Amino acid sequence: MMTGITGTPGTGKTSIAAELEHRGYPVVRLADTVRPYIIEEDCSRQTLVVDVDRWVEEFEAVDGLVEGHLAHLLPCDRVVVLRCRPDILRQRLAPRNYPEGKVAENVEAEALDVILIETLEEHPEDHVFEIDTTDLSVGECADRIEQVIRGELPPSCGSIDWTDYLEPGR
Ligand SMILES: Nc1ncnc2c1ncn2[C@@H]1O[C@H](COP(=O)(O)OP(=O)(O)O)[C@@H](O)[C@H]1O
Repeated sequence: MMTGITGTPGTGKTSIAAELEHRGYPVVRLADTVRPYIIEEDCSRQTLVVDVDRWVEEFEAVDGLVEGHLAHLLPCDRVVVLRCRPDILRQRLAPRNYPEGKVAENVEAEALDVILIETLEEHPEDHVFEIDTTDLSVGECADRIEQVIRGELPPSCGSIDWTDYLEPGR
């Protein structure tokens, strides 16, 4: 079973996947597989432009977890979409020293459900598990994903509405 863990940057993919790896689950990180597919580096946005189609095409399926903001584009058996309330996401991104434009872009993407919408374009609703990390610890989020893996948590998506957190002026 391949389980994708996706979400806007700052929602907690890396931290939660590290916790799950610590608990014994095999984890593949987007960051470790994407290098050969980088087309260019957009320095102004501190962003790597990746040949996503080729990355998806050549990705070897794993029996375990795939973590990264493109994981939902893979043919996963189920996808966990991590969410974080936009004002808290902004706080989580602050230590990264991203340019303000990049922070605002991510906060807006989270408020507009961009990753969830992309996920639902690729996967049926009953394969999708949205987890709001805002008020949970990393360990509690890992617990939820373990429940997903064990089939103890029903699929869920679409109950989050963060349009009130859209930042003015954008
Ligand atoms: N419930 C939570 N789940 C995941 N990360 C959390 C949580 N609460 C706070 N954080 C913090 O938010 C940040 C998330 O960063 P990271 O794991 O790198 O996210 P991503 O890989 O999605 O960019 C970390 O500093 C982490 O400690």
